[in-house]
Amino acid sequence: MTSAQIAYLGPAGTFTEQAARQWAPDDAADAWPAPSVPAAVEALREGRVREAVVPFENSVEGSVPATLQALLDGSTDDGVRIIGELHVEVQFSLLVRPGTTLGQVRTVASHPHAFAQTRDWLSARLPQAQQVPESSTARAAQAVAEGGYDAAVAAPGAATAYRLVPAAEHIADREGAVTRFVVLRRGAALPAPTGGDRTTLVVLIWQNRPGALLELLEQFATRGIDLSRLESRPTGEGLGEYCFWIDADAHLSEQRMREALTGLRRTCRDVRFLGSYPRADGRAAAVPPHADDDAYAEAQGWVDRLTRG
Ligand SMILES: O=C(O)C(=O)C[C@]1(C(=O)O)C=C[C@@H](O)C=C1
Repeated sequence: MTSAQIAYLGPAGTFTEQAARQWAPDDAADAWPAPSVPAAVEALREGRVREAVVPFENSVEGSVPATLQALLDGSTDDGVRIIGELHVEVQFSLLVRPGTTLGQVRTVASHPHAFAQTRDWLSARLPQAQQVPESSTARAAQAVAEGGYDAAVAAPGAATAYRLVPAAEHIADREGAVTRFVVLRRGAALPAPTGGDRTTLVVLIWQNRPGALLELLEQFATRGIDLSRLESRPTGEGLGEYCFWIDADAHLSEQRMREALTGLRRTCRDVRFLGSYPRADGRAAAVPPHADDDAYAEAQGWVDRLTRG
């Protein structure tokens, strides 16, 4: 693989490819189907691709651990930032080689997130089938085409890519599930604020101190910043050691966000800034009057005048 524009979790036919096409329709022909999320992020770090599109979280199954881990695995500031996000509605089919019937399926392959979203259907319709995790839904479909498994839980579109046919369609346990993908760049300029932005952070607090999490949250609450996601994840350093993944509905260029970050930096063990970028749904942030840039400027001016006497 040399100097593709954009890396995505491959092979062709993944939901991530759909997200990459949505993000950069003109670069689709020059996209690199990475074998894993860490491989896509690594290619970006090494400058072999300009951008990487990776799955971040799903409305049913939650965050994608491989992505969170890959983002944390870099050095403290490797310059990799989220510059955008996309939502893709996910639908699943059970894909088989032509001629295979549902009754003949003994092995089913898929991505663990796809299994989690079709659990009820699989246990009702294929209770005896062995479920085998693969690196992506499309990799599972490819392996079925190669004769490795009898069926794959995959995107309907993967059937064409691998000459498979659906033995069943619309097999998700919940209709309307959505996966959120993020677009990563290295050394990118901060995307301009739009009024409907997100900032993604990973924060390590000083453990074993009462109120430490409350203090972290206060940094946002007192500055009128809404949090749309807060998730604790193990740091790997030992049981009970967690970091917090935070999506805050504000942009780094806003004073309220800058002050919240300043507060986190002063009071927490470590803060990783992963980017400020426009929300996929375009929803504008509700900024309380006491927290907008004018309010900060007015208050700062008052303090300055007091200082001057
Ligand atoms: O395997 C794929 O097709 C992917 O793009 C990965 C992924 C995920 O990581 O959640 C994306 C969307 C679906 O939720 C299932 C799998």
